[in-house]
Amino acid sequence: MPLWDLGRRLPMVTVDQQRFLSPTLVRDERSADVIRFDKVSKVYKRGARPALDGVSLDVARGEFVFLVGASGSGKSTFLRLVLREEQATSGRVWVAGREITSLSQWKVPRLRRDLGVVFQDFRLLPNKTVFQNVAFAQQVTGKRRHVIASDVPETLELVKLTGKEKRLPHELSGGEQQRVAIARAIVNRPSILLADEPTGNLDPDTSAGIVQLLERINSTGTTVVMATHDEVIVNQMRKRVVQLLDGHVVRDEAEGNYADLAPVVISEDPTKVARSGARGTTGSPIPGEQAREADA
Ligand SMILES: Nc1ncnc2c1ncn2[C@@H]1O[C@H](COP(=O)(O)OP(=O)(O)OP(=O)(O)O)[C@@H](O)[C@H]1O
Repeated sequence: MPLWDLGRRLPMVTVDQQRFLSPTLVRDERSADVIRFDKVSKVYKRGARPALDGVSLDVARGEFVFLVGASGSGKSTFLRLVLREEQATSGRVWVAGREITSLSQWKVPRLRRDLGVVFQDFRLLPNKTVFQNVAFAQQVTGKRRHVIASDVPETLELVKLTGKEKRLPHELSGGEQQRVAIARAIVNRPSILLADEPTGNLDPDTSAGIVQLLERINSTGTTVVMATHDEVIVNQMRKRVVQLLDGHVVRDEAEGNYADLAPVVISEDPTKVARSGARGTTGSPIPGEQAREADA
């Protein structure tokens, strides 16, 4: 089956059919949210301000979510907790149908097979060709040679790099290098793609192309969570926007802007923060004096 015809939204299955599906597929079918944070806090150093402070957030299968907020607001920490590069200090985290808060270390590689990651600085292997960089992601998960021979060209075609398979990273433009990184992130067909400032090193036109590619990947059913400072892109895309401020979720809008102009409504209940047009899926407490826009 072609890679991008696969579709990740499984049809509803009967109990009888479930017996013939792998436990992974059955588990995923039952879970609408692919990422769930329940009152999650992360303190890196004892006594330091929490990088995340009581964050509750659900991301549904197939969503495209922008994480925005000033530098140091906790965006990368959120992504690192999803990847289990860091562990929550308190609260619970579910990813791709599993609770990962207390997941044994030896199960983390299996979790990461459901996750693709893209970074601002591309992180390609400098001495490997485009093909080898993408193939490497399959080799480490034990994919057979014939699978790699078919999946890598198909993925390179999707990211529009056909014909550049033999180039080394330094022979590519920044945008092309990021396309290789994206190909590497998706070649194993993860259900979730995390992108931490993927356009941070790129010019506006190239950035727009990268985000269009992420949108295309999202349209095949892959959930995309992208941390960004790119105001133009967020305002153009009109996707869900979650804004962090000092480790708190202060805004969660279905078709949001980069900078929210709506006034903050602080309810009598200190556990609730709302803005006009907010999705209302979060109830992270923030102190009243912190109810300001970091990036306004
Ligand atoms: N490994 C670490 N050890 C100690 N403190 C850390 C560590 N990583 C992040 N922090 C702190 O946690 C807070 C949140 O950082 P984080 O990197 O998540 O923010 P961010 O929103 O991604 O910022 P940026 O937009 O600059 O990437 C900051 O105060 C930061 O200094």
